[in-house]
Amino acid sequence: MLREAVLSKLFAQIIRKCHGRSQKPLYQPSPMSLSELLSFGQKKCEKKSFQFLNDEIPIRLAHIMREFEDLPKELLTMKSVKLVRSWYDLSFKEVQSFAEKDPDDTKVLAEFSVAIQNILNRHSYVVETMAQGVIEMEDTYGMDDKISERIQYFLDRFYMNRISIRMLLTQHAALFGNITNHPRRIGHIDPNCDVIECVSNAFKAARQICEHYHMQAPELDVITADGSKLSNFVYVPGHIEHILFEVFKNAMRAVVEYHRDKLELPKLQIIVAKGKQDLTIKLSDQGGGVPYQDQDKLFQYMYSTAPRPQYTGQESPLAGYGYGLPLSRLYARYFQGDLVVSSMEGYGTDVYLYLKVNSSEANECLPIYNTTTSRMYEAEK
Ligand SMILES: CS(=O)(=O)N1CCC(Oc2ccc(-c3c(C(=O)NC[C@H]4CC[C@H](C(=O)O)CC4)noc3-c3cc(Cl)c(O)cc3O)cc2)CC1
Repeated sequence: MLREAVLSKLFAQIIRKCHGRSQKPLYQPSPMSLSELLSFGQKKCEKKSFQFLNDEIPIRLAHIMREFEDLPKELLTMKSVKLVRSWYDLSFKEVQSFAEKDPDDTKVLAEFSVAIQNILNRHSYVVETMAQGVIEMEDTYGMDDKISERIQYFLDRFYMNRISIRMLLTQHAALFGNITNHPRRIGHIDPNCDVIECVSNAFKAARQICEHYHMQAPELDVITADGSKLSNFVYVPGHIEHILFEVFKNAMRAVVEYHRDKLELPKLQIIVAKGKQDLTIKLSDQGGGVPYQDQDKLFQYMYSTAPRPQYTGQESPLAGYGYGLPLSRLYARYFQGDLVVSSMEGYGTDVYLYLKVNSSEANECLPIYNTTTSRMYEAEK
């Protein structure tokens, strides 16, 4: 009952309007820095992790569940969106069932780990199912710029919320579950993340797809800027590889298509530079580039659904029809970094991945639902 009370009180706090003054909600998510997540994991206290997640996960779920309610009604009535909301409702209730349980009881901790794995599994296909819901809405009601903007705003916040919840849950599962981890890593965090290894892993994965479908793929040159000491960099290798895999796919697709009738493809180039604040990975290609006026489209969820591929079986699997670039930018922004595309039509494209060098500055970027948020959905109703 407590969690129900928390949720209704949270909603009341969140949406309370006091004579135009917005009351700071009592239950705000608590962003963690990479440094805090690392030291929390190094202490390896399952009880403390259970207690933190028991408080934090319902709050992060509640904030995004409340934001769902502001979505265009047309979208909310779609079967796939209703299915995603039912997953969130169920997962919220599952976590709240541990609210009053004893953190000193090892049986409770074991049950909690099972519940976490169930939640992670249940939400495995949220991205694809939401994409299906957007397509269902477009097919039923059509699409206009206003709805498209509101969906873009929501999905950026929805997927950032999902990234943050999965980060906390997979950390707990990796630290306290029976998963054998990479020897050096604390959960999914590497205190000495090898960026060049991440580049190599992502490049090989993208090249394999490219060669399988196009029978060829561009090679890669990797340069480390003078004076860049890449050691002791704390990060989540999986996030870097996810981002680089997407941008390598886009670069390879552009190069192969732009030079389709040539025997030799121009190489891709990676430059890695580490300064006092940023570790930057720049990927450059000679794939012909994107017109300036089209560059924003690359980050639009609707772009990857609007010009929907006529699946003739001819479509290159390098085509990022899975929200690759917008999601990659969210992963980069999650720990205060960014992903920037700079293209020269007629020549090629540079992509900059900015990552925070100082793990205590790499704070989670969390969407918080408040009256400002709700006004974003009311605008131009
Ligand atoms: C939302 S998503 O993540 O799912 N996803 C985003 C990605 C998109 O696929 C791609 C891939 C490559 C390119 C591309 C071209 C190119 O193709 N130019 C020629 C057309 C430029 C547009 C033009 C038009 O927009 O109509 C019609 C010609 N040139 O340079 C790049 C390029 C892009 C990125 Cl982002 C990069 O990192 C590196 C690159 O070299 C465009 C689109 C699927 C959807």
